[in-house]
Amino acid sequence: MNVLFIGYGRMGGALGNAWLQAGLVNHLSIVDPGLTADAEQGRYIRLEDVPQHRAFDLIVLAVKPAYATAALAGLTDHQCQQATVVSVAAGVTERTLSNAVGQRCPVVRAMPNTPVLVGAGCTGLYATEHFDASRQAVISRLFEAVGAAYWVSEEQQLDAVTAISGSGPAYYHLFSEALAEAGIKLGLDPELARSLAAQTAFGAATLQHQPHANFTDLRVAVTSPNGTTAAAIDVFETQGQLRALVEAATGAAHRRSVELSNES
Ligand SMILES: NC(=O)C1=CN([C@@H]2O[C@H](COP(=O)(O)OP(=O)(O)OC[C@H]3O[C@@H](n4cnc5c(N)ncnc54)[C@H](OP(=O)(O)O)[C@@H]3O)[C@@H](O)[C@H]2O)C=CC1
Ligand SMILES: O=C(O)[C@@H]1CCC=N1
Repeated sequence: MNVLFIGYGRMGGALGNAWLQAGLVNHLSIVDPGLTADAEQGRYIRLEDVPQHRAFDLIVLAVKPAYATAALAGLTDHQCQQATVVSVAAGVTERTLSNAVGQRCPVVRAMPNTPVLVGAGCTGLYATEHFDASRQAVISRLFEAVGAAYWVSEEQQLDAVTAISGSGPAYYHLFSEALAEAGIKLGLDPELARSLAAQTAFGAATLQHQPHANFTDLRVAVTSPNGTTAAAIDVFETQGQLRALVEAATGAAHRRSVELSNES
């Protein structure tokens, strides 16, 4: 597969490197002003520098949402004639993207997350109902190579996917930061506190990932009556505080995703 990346930062780079390593991509071209240009290696500073007659099977848009439409503007007919455009830009709608490519090729929106870096990503995918089934299978295969992939039938659902799994790794990292800091305050060496937080997150996530795992059962299994966990959970759950906080935080992420869609 002949692939062009427009934007090769954290997300673009993670996907491109993983697909290359998995042998899913034969030839990778990259446009990113932050890279050193080397046409031999398929690296370009500007889209205008990419050979105009090269046809791509896949064009991945991975720039910040504010730059998304402008970044697609210079694509030539040859470059997009057989391509599927996959955009990971949060909140930039399928219609905006299709207009930006002049309706010359189908557009898929993807909302991956940073664990794609370690093959444990989670990606929400959306395309219009007219999207070709064989192309859909190719896109599924690409994102399944870096974790789990789920298609949603309504574009608006991507705002919720963004609020839960797109931004979600940051929530877990924030909790680990807080847990490690609490460990230090309880007298642990900082490195040990960090290791305990990370290994506990890994172990809990592995348990949650088992087939048919039930989050409540897993929590109850740790919680002895009148024991230490119950003492902590009582604090987290006082007047539903934790759930209210999570609902408010994910609501804010969701609202921001909708705002970005309205701005795009
Ligand atoms: N990080 C995440 O967890 C996730 C990010 N996303 C989405 O991925 C997109 C990229 O985010 P992320 O990778 O974190 O951001 P980065 O800033 O790491 O990467 C964006 C890259 O695009 C480059 N760039 C800017 N303008 C252009 C252009 N016109 N043509 C080509 N390249 C350009 C930037 O270069 P320079 O820095 O020099 O401007 C940068 O290297 C965003 O739209 C975001 O919503 C989606 C899911 C998760
Ligand atoms: O924070 C953001 O806007 C992007 C989208 C999801 C994760 N990072």
